[in-house]
Amino acid sequence: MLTNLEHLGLAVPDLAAATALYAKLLGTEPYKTEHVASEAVDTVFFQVGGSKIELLAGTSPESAITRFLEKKPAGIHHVAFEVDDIEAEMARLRTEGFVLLNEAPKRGADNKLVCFVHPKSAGGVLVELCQTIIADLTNF
Ligand SMILES: C[C@@H](C(=O)O)C(=O)SCCNC(=O)CCNC(=O)[C@H](O)C(C)(C)COP(=O)(O)OP(=O)(O)OC[C@H]1O[C@@H](n2cnc3c(N)ncnc32)[C@H](O)[C@@H]1OP(=O)(O)O
Ligand SMILES: [Co+2]
Repeated sequence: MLTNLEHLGLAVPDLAAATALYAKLLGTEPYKTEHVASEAVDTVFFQVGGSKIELLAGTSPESAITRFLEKKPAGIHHVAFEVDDIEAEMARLRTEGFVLLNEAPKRGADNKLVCFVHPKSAGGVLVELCQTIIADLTNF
């Protein structure tokens, strides 16, 4: 089940400038910055009520963000939904004919397992599913 609009991912060419702009716009400082090597992105997160803004800058020419900004202006890159069971949602979306961009959930930013849905199968919008990783406390 989709339970929340988890974040909006915004592609930006200059992370420092965009962070200053969004801090002013939202009237709050970011709560987290994180480099996600597997996606070749640097991220900055702002909390907005029950949802978040994720600023993304590419860190390599192959990064999805760098490629996106070669073709399109800075702005909304993806819409991310929180899910309670990512494997179940992936199976449901496959059955509905959506094209998933990863076979299995992978580690995203901010303590999430994520999966992307191809924009060509989702009305031109890149969709991300996110499930919060529950810490394994069995060793404590
Ligand atoms: C860390 C994290 C997190 O929250 O945890 C993140 O969000 S990481 C966020 C960054 N990571 C990702 O986005 C991973 C998933 N994305 C991808 O695998 C890729 O970016 C694809 C979406 C498959 C596009 O890659 P590809 O190499 O095919 O790019 P391409 O430039 O040839 O684009 C193919 C077609 O898709 C369109 N296209 C590309 N990116 C798009 C986007 N974000 N929204 C809507 N359409 C998009 C292009 O305009 C093009 O359309 P035309 O054919 O009409 O010209
Ligand atoms: Co994201």
